[in-house]
Amino acid sequence: MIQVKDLSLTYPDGTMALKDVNIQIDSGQVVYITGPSGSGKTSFLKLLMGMEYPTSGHLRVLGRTMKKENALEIRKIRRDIGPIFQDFKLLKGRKVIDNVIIGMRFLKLSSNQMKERAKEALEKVGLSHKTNALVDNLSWGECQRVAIARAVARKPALIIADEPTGNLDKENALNILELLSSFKDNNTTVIITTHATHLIENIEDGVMIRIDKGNIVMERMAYE
Ligand SMILES: Nc1ncnc2c1ncn2[C@@H]1O[C@H](COP(=O)(O)OP(=O)(O)OP(=O)(O)O)[C@@H](O)[C@H]1O
Repeated sequence: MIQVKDLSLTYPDGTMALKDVNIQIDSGQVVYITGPSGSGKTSFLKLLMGMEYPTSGHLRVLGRTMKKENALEIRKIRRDIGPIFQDFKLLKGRKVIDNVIIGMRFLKLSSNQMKERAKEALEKVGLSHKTNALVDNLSWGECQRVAIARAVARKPALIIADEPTGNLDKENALNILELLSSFKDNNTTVIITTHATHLIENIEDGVMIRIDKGNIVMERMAYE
């Protein structure tokens, strides 16, 4: 699903965000990427989503090589990725269900199919009762669940969540990690970044990758 070989990313101002990273991520896994602030976690996710391109090395995501020359192809793989951004990127002034449906706009689905999928996703994240509420009136945690529902409703091969535990206390952070990891199945890999290493240290079912200063310093594969 994801192959990374000698991957480096240097930003135009000379900041080296990732250095010689090597890893393989198979399908149907939960992958936790941890590391201190500024270690390169978000940069890695941007490379996976084709929002940045490697400066050197080789990156293949969902069967496609991530390089500038393949920009058109890469647009297609974005349909198979469900991103959950730190700032959620919800449309203000719109209902919860509309925000979930909008995530499916480039999939070839009828409006009824989109509605059904949106309702199903909202149920999974425990927000059915807010289907027709305006997102403007939701709490931070509810907005996060709308963003998760929007990603999940696309039925993507890859769910990517950037720092979903950021603003949460321990209990709620663990709940969100549990919810996100519940979307893993044979065809869906879930990748989660968090700087809260202590939260995931005891989670046994998952791959853990620790990044520091752009290098992978620890990698623990999933327990059988
Ligand atoms: N567009 C950019 N231009 C230049 N430098 C950047 C850019 N984006 C990130 N960086 C730098 O690259 C390094 C890695 O940043 P990145 O956002 O990947 O870290 P992170 O591990 O996600 O941090 P955090 O946990 O704080 O979100 C940092 O030094 C950061 O300042």
